[in-house]
Amino acid sequence: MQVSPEKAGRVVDAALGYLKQHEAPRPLISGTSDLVPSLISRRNASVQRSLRPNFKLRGAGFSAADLQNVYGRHANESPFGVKDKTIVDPDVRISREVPAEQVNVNAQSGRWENVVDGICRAVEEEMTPGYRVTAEFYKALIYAQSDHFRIHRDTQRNKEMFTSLLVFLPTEYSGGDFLLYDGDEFDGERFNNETRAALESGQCRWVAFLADIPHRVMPVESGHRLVLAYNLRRERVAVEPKARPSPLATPLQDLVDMLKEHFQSTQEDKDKLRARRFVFQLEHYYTPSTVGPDFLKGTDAALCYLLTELFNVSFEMLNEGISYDDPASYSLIDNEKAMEVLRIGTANVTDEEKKATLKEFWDDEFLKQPGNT
Ligand SMILES: O=C(O)CCC(=O)C(=O)O
Ligand SMILES: [Fe+2]
Repeated sequence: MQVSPEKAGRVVDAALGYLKQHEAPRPLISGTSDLVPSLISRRNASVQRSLRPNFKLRGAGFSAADLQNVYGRHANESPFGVKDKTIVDPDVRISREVPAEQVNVNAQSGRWENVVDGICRAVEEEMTPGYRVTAEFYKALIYAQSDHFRIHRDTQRNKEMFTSLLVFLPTEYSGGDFLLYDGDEFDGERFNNETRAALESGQCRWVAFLADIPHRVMPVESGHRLVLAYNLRRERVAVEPKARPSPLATPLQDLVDMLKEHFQSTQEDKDKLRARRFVFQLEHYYTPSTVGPDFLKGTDAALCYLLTELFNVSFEMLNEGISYDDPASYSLIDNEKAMEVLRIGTANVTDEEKKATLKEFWDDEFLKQPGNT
């Protein structure tokens, strides 16, 4: 007998919930650092401006006058990325920044690189086992009163980049909460309370999160908010991931049994596509150059690892047809076309070009974007 869509939905949800909670690499981690760096900005080899923490002040604060000076005279307006372009739009983002090439980050009483390396090791262990992670300093950001950054996802500039690391430095400010929209994993109130407590006691606070998780910075109400932004890259080092505990946990065994039942019952199906496939929609975003098993993130990675042992897993783009009453229907987009569709999603293309590529997938009543599968 064929597996009903209701049962399939229930079993898949339970298995994904289990993987997320028990097996999937974490989508974000955070922590604190006692070491506080100085920022020394250089242009043409001469020191231009420095932001040094004053350890005599409570909370190792950076001086408000220095921050204002760098903000007003030495930092550029922050642009943001739209597809492959960057633009400045105060409605979306207001902050100032100093690019990595113009600033050295050093700590007086220790090596700042060691702090960043330690974070990379924690990211390896908790967010992407089997990979080597390295950090690339990207920019220093300064927010003054009413500066903010609306909800966005970070642009993945190359295929190794997968996580963003932000380090909040101990300056005095109010407002400016950082929020991540990742379902239940991120508790915004708790995170921002912990951040305030860390900064007030003179520590840095850091957060590393998968770059495609939507996030925002609420308007700063007073003072200056100082942030170091890094891109984290990863490179696969281990082919064999950790051995899976056996027997399988019930929700995972249920998924395996349900899939076997599906493939058995559809073997004789005249509709070949239906007979050979069971579709899982990926949870995360992937760029044209990051489609495949080596680039999976979070629950997507854990699910692929589970299924690969027992089934033939492939990555294909499908066009999803949704109607109110029936289960969704899918049609395969061939590989060449799929690359084009992915490109349209990440490159800066005109509406006409987009329409020309996507038109064949739109049905008459609803205009839909094909999703990754
Ligand atoms: O300032 C922050 O906390 C976030 C900055 C950010 O999201 C970005 O630069 O993409
Ligand atoms: Fe961001």
